[in-house]
Amino acid sequence: MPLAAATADPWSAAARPGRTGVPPLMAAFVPAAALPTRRPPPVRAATSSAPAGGAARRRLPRPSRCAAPPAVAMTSTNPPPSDAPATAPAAEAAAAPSPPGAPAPTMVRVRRALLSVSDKTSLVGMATYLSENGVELLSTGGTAAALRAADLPVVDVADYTGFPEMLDGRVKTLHPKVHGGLLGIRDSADHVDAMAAADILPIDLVIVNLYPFGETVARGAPWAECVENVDIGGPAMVRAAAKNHSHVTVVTDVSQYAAVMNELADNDCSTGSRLRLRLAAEAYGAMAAYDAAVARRFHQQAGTAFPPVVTWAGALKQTLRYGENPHQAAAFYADVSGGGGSRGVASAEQIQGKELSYNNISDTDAAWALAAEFDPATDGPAAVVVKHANPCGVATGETAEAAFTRALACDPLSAFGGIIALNVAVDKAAAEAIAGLFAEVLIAPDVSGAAAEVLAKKKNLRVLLTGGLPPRDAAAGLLLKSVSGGFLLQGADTAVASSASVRVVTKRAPTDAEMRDLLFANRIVKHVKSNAILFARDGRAVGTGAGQMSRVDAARIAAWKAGETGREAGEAEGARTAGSVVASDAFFPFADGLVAVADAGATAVIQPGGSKRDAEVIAAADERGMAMVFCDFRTFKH
Ligand SMILES: NC(=O)c1ncn([C@@H]2O[C@H](COP(=O)(O)O)[C@@H](O)[C@H]2O)c1NC=O
Repeated sequence: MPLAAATADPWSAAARPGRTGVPPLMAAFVPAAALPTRRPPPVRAATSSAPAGGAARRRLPRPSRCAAPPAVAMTSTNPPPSDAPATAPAAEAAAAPSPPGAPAPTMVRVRRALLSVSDKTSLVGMATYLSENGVELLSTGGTAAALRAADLPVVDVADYTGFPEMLDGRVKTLHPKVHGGLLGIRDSADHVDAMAAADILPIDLVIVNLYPFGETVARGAPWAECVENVDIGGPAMVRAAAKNHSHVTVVTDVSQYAAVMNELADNDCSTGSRLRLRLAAEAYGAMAAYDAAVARRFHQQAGTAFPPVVTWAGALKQTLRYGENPHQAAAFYADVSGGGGSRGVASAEQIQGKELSYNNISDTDAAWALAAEFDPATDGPAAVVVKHANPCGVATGETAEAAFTRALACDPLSAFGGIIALNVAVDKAAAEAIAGLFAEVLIAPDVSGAAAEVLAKKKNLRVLLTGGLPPRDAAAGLLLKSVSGGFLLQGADTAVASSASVRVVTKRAPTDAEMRDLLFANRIVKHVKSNAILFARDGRAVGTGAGQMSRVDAARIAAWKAGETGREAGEAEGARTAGSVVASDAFFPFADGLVAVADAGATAVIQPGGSKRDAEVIAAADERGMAMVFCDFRTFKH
């Protein structure tokens, strides 16, 4: 079906402003003062079925009488990529009340829409709604085919421009008749003249989502396929429409469909300036996120670790009640630029419990990172309890329940109100053990059905499921930390010691059992805030000194804490640390720290080495018959 010819179109020479007055359809382009100035009502949930079919150019009903728009799934897969949460930013925004004293929105009538989408979720529902309310549909190849299959009248962009889609789809919409229709200023006589002279029709609504670049990269597609999935025409249209938001509405995500349909339904097929501006802002954000993902992959291909300009993009996952403290505002974003990795806190599914808080998320991340250190295939089940970002319980065990029970026994006092992480699925026995502790969050790859029933009784316990462990590869992403006026980037700390990699520096070498515990302790201590000293024994942490300004204090606190906890558990004095091993996150600058752990009963130590006084420290260990190994890497955590 050809688009209405320019002479028959409201945008004909006869209808140009400043020439013949304002024709009926030009009402869409006159200032708000000339239009009914009702505020856009809040967005309603889209619940009912599609409006009954009817004449193609039937007007949108008035809000008081109109049927609600059809239900539209509020999810999208493109963009953001698969790990990112689906959000409904525009819907939320439109639902927000206008600030007091805000001017009434300027309304723009939608008569022609261009639809070009890779993610065709809810496309037919949205297009049907537009078509049934008299909006002309203009569309690209695959999108037009989908609309035609649904018996919707649609004009191919190629027919409108007179140019076929070419170069394997690299050129479809990159044409002045498209971009002129998006960028022309409707109340500029010069623009109107130029458009009419070139047979350019105004496009009032653009619905575009982009080639799934993030998903293509995430599934490890070859480089050439990644490049082919860089969308060019889509972003060009989105940017043009967003720039011209005074006249054009731009939709870049399926989650925005409901808000736009509600707006149209409530405003006689017009959109208000407030929604258009918000959608334009979201469009630029979406394009920036897309470009960030493209730049990241291109830099990876070019081998650039730290590019001259780095871009990072996040998709709002949830606003939080407050930040680290109640007087700090906060929100939680998922990384959608390809740097966030997978199977982490941001992509986990919360299956029960209250809303996560800022500190919950931060502590859960710490707990999950430590639990994920342990590979179920080689280490067996492992459980972690975290408080204030430091582990207060870590253990492996034959079963998930055993690992948790042993982890809890490390420091039951501190574990109260903690965050629990497991590296294996939670079964019923583990769930029953966990249910005995007051905890804020449980994070695990999965839960069994029976475990879910047990946990459901703990209504306040937030349960997060990650669907598995993060991949164990070196490309674990970058860590970002903000500083005043900037941010620091570094690679994730993936260093792991093995019995083959460590160097025995004392006269006595560790026994096999000591070596196992040394390597276990070394993997934990890198998750403890510096200065960190950790006692461990039999696959369990038994005493931790965290976040101290001097290493000797960390050693003394770790020993004291182990003693206190043992005493409270009714154990013999010093039983926990007798025969234990110790990991230090950095070298001992003096022998005093080593002497402190030896006095507590530790028999073996793992540390990076590298102190000017290594010789003194080694001598102190030898004097006490201790075994000490150097792992040659430091694991500070600040
Ligand atoms: N090259 C172009 O002119 C162009 N114009 C629109 N696209 C994209 O093509 C996709 C839709 O294609 P189709 O309608 O054929 O399924 C959309 O994701 C849209 O962003 C283009 N493709 C890539 O750049």
